[in-house]
Amino acid sequence: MTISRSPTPDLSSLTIKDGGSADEKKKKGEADSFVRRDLYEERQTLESGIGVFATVVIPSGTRIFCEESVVMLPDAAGQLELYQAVKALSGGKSQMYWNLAGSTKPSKDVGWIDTLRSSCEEDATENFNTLVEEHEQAWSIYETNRFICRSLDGPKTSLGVFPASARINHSCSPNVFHRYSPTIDRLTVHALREIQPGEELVTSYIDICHPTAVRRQILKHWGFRCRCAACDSPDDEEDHRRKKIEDLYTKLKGLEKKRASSTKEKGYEKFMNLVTRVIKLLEKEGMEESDTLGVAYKTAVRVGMILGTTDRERLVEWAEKAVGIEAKCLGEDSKEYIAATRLLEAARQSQLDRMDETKITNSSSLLD
Ligand SMILES: C[S@@+](CC[C@H](N)C(=O)[O-])C[C@H]1O[C@@H](n2cnc3c(N)ncnc32)[C@H](O)[C@@H]1O
Repeated sequence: MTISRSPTPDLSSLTIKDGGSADEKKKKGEADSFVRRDLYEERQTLESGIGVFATVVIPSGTRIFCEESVVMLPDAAGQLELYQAVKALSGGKSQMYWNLAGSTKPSKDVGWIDTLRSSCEEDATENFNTLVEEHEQAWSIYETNRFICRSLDGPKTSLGVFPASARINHSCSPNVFHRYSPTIDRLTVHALREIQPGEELVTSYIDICHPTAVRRQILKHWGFRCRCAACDSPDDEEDHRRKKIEDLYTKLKGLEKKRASSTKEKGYEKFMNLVTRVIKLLEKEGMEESDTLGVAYKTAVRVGMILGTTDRERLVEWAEKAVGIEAKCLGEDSKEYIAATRLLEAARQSQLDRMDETKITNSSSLLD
């Protein structure tokens, strides 16, 4: 399998935020921010607001967005914290924020309004209503456009708004992949396959392993019904496979929890069995492009090595596939890619060790 590399474009004229020279940034361990406006344009669509459309052929693996957030808050933050953060934005960023789409309904929880009232002057009733509306609009924009941002070293999550990437609409059969990269503190968006001029760039806002009914339910948060091929003409077999993948993942998570809390090394065969089934189903489902399959390959290689699986060639093949997927979906500066390359090295080494073992066994039997 060939390992796809993200092309390294000339970004000099495309940087949208300049926080110092490239050398200074390297020293601080930061990446340049860029948005490849030479590859796409924003256009009004008939049914899904503004969308992002390719203007040229975009090769698979291209990093199209590498964007800093304008707002990033802990996931427990509410309307009041958000409003303060938005109010603190400088002119250009503030305009970018308020120009974004807001399509979620106002929250039923109104406790924050009482808190806001108690901090306001008594005779400011008229202004107060406007203030509440502004808070609601800021919150709706936040809920419509925020992406999950996981920290490097643990379960801590924040939610960030990245104004250029926020224009990308959803599809359950996406052609780009987005994820916040904590190593570079940017949201990256990569092409999952070659994209043709005129094609809309679409990402999945949700886990694409969910069956159609579940996807529909979750997408209600954004106030639309997805019209992609998988949603418009759901195929029972495909739904059954996605449901199976979801169930297997739930079982795997359960097993992992048990294993992590136990001192005994057990359950690995069961783990391997489950993850091999997940890989087969994902491959059958045509999800070779998804990071989900990359995670499954990496898990299988780790468990295979712990078990001392004799088929080392297969472990190397899976690790190579994981490296290819992570390079394409997340880029070579991502922690996922680095983990996959380390795993590949280990798998190759264990394959060599295995060859040595075979040689020794063969020669021993000859001497005997
Ligand atoms: C993150 S924004 C995407 C950009 C947005 N279309 C705009 O005009 O700025 C998410 C919102 O876009 C719309 N949207 C995204 N994907 C859609 C889809 N597949 N069908 C219909 N509307 C969609 C929904 O209103 C959703 O709440």
